[in-house]
Amino acid sequence: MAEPQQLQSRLLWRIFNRRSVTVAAVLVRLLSTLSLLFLISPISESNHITSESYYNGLGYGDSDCGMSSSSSSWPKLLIRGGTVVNAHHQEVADVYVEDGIVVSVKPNIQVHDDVTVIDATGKYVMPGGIDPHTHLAMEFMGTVTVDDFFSGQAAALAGGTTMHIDFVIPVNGSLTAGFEAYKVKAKDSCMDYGLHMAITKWDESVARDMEVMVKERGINSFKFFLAYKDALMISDELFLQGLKKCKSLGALAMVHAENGDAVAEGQKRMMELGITGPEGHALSRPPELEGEATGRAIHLAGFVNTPLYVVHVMSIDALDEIAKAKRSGQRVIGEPVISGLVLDDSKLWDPDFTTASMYVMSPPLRKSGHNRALQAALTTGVLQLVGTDHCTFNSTQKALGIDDFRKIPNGVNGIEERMHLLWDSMVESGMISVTDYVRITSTECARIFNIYPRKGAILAGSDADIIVLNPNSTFELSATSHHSRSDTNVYEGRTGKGKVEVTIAGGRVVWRHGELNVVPGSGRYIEMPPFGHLFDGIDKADASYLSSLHAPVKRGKVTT
Ligand SMILES: NC(=O)NCCC(=O)O
Ligand SMILES: [Zn+2]
Repeated sequence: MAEPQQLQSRLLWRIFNRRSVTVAAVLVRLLSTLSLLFLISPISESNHITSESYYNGLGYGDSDCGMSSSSSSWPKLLIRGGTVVNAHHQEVADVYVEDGIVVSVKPNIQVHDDVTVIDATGKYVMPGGIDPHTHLAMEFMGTVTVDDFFSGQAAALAGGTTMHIDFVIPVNGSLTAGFEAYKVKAKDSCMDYGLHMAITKWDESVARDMEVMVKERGINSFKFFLAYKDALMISDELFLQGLKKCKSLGALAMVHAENGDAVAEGQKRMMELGITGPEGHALSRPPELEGEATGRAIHLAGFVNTPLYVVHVMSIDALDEIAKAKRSGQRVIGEPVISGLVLDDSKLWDPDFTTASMYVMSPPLRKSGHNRALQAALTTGVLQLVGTDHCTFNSTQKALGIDDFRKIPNGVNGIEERMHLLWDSMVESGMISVTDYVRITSTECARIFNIYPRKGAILAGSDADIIVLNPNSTFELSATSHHSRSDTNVYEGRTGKGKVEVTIAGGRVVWRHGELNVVPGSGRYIEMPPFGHLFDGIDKADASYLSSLHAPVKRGKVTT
């Protein structure tokens, strides 16, 4: 039978999922306060939901950069008899976890009765997924995404993802104000998260703040938008300044690569043709515009000699630019997202606006064929990891663009579905191995953002972020059963093989038997240090560039 506090958290989940976060949060905080005051909150070995963790999450305990950081009693866990998979190796073994950390990975670990045992015989035990690209509680296109740091993360945990990296959007161009705002947004986190930061304007204060973010706030990546004209877009001139600054700080430059000027022209053209519906979105920003901007961004990063991370690669056009750069030895990472891998643009032509508008995202979903090419690029290593760009709006928000596709808030769901869809479409189909799956869903992200092997591995000393996947079980995706607050799901009705049966996040069992057991405030902010492995050797390449110049040429005085 469930402990009283486990019941409290299930109740919590249900309340939160009914889209009344504020009221519920106040209620639960009140409950926690009362139970502390009257000391009626027994803390048993197996009971991980404590008022203490609750309070730490609210900023009363240890904290990194003022972000939430909880520490309380963890259960001791043994995951027995599964196939433990890391990116480099797989073996049948037990995994023993204490205090939220993996203590030991080896066969036949013997434990005492106080340890919770999870039988994983015949199943895969893998590092929890890390989603490198999400937008929770984001203000965008005149509205706010429906999933916040609590509901989005709860959905992620139910789907086997145990960490995500979200994008701080500056407030009026101010990075500090943006960071502070995200501190508040993230206070109810129920799983670990990191932050990238968008750069939406350029001046001396932005350059100074980038330094503060990297040196004091745990941010090691900055995103530049070459699209969203008159909103987030920056010019090539500013992009170059940003690339230089990133390089000097050891921070990874990220780019949203679409030609924003040409997109604006394409949108005008569609409106003039009377194409005002969701299909106009895809028609106004064809793959060529993504290819052009991807190539341009790569060339500018090459000119500065700094690594580049291209977010949401959606087309063969962009893929070809990345492949070409890689062939020439340039350090470019391409991130496809799950929607681009398994969907195509056909639904944008659906006669029902609600259905069609669900699929509006940028860069847009492409014609069938692009998705297969992106999957193949993951198989061959041209693309290295998979994100979601989870950015959810419900159907009433999408209806803001009922008469004009330019006003449909851009974004689709995926944080809960990524792990299942990738397993089914790529492992189950034989395109990649199980170790590759771990690499592209978790390890590669941890390595790129410099948090490996704390994250992205099941090794002694790693955080106990672990999933148990049953390859013989099946899943079905639907808005009626998902944990996102969105009233729609772009994967509605999809079924497949391979089911995440258990999710352990930070050493706590948060998803088992189809039930979520999550606590607002238990998620930690994970600082990501600069100068990750992508920066190794950059100084040497700079030195050889300088010596290749054979300049300045020393010339004698010109005599007249
Ligand atoms: N991708 C999308 O459509 N929405 C989120 C914002 C972005 O990443 O461009
Ligand atoms: Zn995005």
